[in-house]
Amino acid sequence: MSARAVPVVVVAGYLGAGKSTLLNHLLSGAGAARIGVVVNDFGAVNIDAMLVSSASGGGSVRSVSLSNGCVCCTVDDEELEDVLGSLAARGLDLIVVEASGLAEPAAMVRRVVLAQDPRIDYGGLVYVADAAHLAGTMERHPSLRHHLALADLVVLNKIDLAVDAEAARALVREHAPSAPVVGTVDAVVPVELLIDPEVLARRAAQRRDSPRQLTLDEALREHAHDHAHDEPHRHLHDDYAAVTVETGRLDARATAALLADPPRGVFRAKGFVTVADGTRLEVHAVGRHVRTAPERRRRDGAESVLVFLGVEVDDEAVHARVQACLADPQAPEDPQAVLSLLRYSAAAQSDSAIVEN
Ligand SMILES: Nc1nc2c(ncn2[C@@H]2O[C@H](COP(=O)(O)OP(=O)(O)OP(=O)(O)O)[C@@H](O)[C@H]2O)c(=O)[nH]1
Repeated sequence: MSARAVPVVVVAGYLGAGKSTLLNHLLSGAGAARIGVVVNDFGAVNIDAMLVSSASGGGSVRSVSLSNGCVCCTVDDEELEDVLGSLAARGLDLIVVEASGLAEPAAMVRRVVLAQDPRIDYGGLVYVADAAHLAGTMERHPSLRHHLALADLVVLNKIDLAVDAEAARALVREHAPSAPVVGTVDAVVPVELLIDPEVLARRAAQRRDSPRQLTLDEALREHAHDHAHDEPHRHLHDDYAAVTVETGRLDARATAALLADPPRGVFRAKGFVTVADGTRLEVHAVGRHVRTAPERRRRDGAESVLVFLGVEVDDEAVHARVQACLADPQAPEDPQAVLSLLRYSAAAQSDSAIVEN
């Protein structure tokens, strides 16, 4: 796993669905976490970049705007990788690439997945859909069904405007049957889905330990937060779930299959796994994209620990799926089994990228 690598999340969605609104929410809702954004827009005036900058207050955010056209067709792989790498080098916790409303998400995702820079890692395709207009937009643009099918997480936004939000959700499910779907107003998704809760807590502690004058933006945010206590808190997410399973040695093939086809509602999975032959690995999955690496530091405690993060995740179903992966101590040793997880390592992935090129 490239645990130290910065996750790069691609945000896509049709024009006006709420991509910039999502970015603004992440920037304002992630506390002291450090987020880098890459935005692009057609045309000379980079409106998206301006929107994002005004929301961030500039504090912990690095933003790069690529205004020379659509990032999926005019910026070459190396240029994008350079931008992402240089952002990652600044100690960020998350990089968000906002594809313009007309961009082809498959091309963007491919570039991030195949990027060789060890400082970055694919963090998933978040597809923002407008619940009020999805059916009509899909009728006019049938190719959108392919975009939805690629999504690792669907943000079904503008629920407040939808006449029939359930029909919109059913339409999403039809085209993205395995992706978790979170219904939102103003794209308020749980930030913990995209940034590890430990990272959020660590950044908050760092901020507390270094008292300094608040920027105006931060002061306003704290003020708004104080006032929000009597009201339903818009940052509380009943849907968000983190399920931790501690268990014994796992069967490598079954674990690989579990990670590549995670339980319903799961957006990310991560943890440490000891497989039947004793190999200890770190594992990480976003949607159906799996990464593994040798365990960097020997741990105490359970032989395998997996954490699943998502929306509307069924705790019992997750436990059952993991328990079904337990290695059978009586089974004859299969030296090939571990390869089913090792093929997701960075080295194996770069080999396959070379073959593909
Ligand atoms: N009522 C309502 N309006 C929303 C919601 N989310 C976003 N909007 C508004 O919808 C408009 C479009 O939102 P953006 O975030 O700019 O959409 P976008 O996907 O970035 O748009 P493009 O950059 O044109 O592709 C803005 O005026 C937002 O304020 C929502 O949940 N409900």
